[in-house]
Amino acid sequence: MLHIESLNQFYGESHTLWDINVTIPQGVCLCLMGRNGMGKTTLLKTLMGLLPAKSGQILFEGEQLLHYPADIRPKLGIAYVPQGREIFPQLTVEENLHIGLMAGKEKFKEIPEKIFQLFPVLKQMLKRRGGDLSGGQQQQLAIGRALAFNPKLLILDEPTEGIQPNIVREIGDIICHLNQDEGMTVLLVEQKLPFARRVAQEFCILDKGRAVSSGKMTELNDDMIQNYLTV
Ligand SMILES: Nc1ncnc2c1ncn2[C@@H]1O[C@H](COP(=O)(O)OP(=O)(O)OP(=O)(O)O)[C@@H](O)[C@H]1O
Repeated sequence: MLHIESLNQFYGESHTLWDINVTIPQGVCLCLMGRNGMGKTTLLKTLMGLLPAKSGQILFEGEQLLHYPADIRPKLGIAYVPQGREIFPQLTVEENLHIGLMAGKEKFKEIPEKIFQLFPVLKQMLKRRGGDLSGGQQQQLAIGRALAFNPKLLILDEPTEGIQPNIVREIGDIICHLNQDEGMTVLLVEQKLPFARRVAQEFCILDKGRAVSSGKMTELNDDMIQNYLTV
């Protein structure tokens, strides 16, 4: 479904991503792993068209994404939950969800009931301002907003960062449900190993901007963890 090939990215003179190759088959949840500063967020932002690539290819269902401006991704069915959530704090929960709704291809008028089945708390808080929600609720809102247009590919950047354990568990349940029961393809950046092992079937490790190891999650061994993941 998603095929990243020989991708190179620079911040000015600084070469950040080096010849990255990653493939995510339809229906798979892949976890992008690596220590801080290794290029995970840069890869997601490049994929989303928020940073320019120097060279390479990003193919989504055969279409070359690098030719398109950022706002085409949702219309193709790609949803992105950035690191730090980036909800609109001054807008209500309902308004935040409507913004997600409008990003997609079809102009749904109603927020799908499914969003409230996944996150009942959002229904209770529809009229509250996003900024008044707890961190965990804001993350649920950010995921709900991303799901509002019924994407094919869901991209999440560290969805459990700074969130209390019970909401981390709920978010894990929801990712597993979307991926395993509904067949949604998921690309996840996650540093918490137990969470990554629980939700993802495949992994790719970035180290200093290079994809150094990838495979089935069951093949992630102690040497890889020691060399590339433990701090
Ligand atoms: N806007 C920027 N300008 C210049 N360099 C940047 C910028 N953003 C990130 N970098 C650098 O690019 C490298 C990769 O950063 P990136 O944020 O992609 O890593 P990461 O793996 O997502 O880390 P983290 O887990 O801390 O989010 C780092 O060396 C970082 O300092």
